[in-house]
Amino acid sequence: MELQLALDLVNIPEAIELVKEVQDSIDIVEIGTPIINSEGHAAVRAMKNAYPNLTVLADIKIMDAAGYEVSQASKAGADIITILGAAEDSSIKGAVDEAKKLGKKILVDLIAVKDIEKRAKELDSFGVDYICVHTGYDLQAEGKNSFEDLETIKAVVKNAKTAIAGGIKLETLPEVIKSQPDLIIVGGGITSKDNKNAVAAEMKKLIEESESTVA
Ligand SMILES: O=C(CO)[C@H](O)[C@H](O)COP(=O)(O)O
Repeated sequence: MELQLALDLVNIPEAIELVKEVQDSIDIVEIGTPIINSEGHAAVRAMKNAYPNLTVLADIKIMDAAGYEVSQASKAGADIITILGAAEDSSIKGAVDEAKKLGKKILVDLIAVKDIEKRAKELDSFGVDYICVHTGYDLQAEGKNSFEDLETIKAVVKNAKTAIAGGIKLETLPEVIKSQPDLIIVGGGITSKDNKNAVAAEMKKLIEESESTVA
């Protein structure tokens, strides 16, 4: 199980500073959609330049022109690039083909997909690397989460890695860990805390402990 830190509500210098604090506790750093929307791929480039050994995910939530979008994010230094599960099958396949050519990975975000089980099966057959259940900020505000959806995709996804995002906190992490996703994505659960490194380190510890129990 890997831990991904999502950076959403910061600018480029703040993002780089924040990662300095928590880099030993995380496996992947995500340049979130809000940063990319306001600062563009410069944010991805700056993060990769600052931490060349860290896996960088560009959360660009592709919906169209997928091959081209993947090539641009890859050029900026992204190792993993996101596409929406609601995109056309041809877009998903285009993203996968381009990523394979460039040695990158594709994470599909199931945000707003209604039939999670059916779409996850289809996506799995297209050769994507990660399939992620995600409760976005707007549904988090209504008290929703993706814990049940994670169980649903775990039951049908056979090839891709499974991931979960959306409002995960230190207090709710044990429930997520129970379902054993391959990737756990946490934003505000770390970035909103005063001692970010202590929270990230505790999360990493809980993940590692659960793995030694399973093994
Ligand atoms: O993709 C996102 C929003 O669309 C966020 O990066 C993701 O939801 C993780 O952040 P948080 O833990 O704060 O919900």
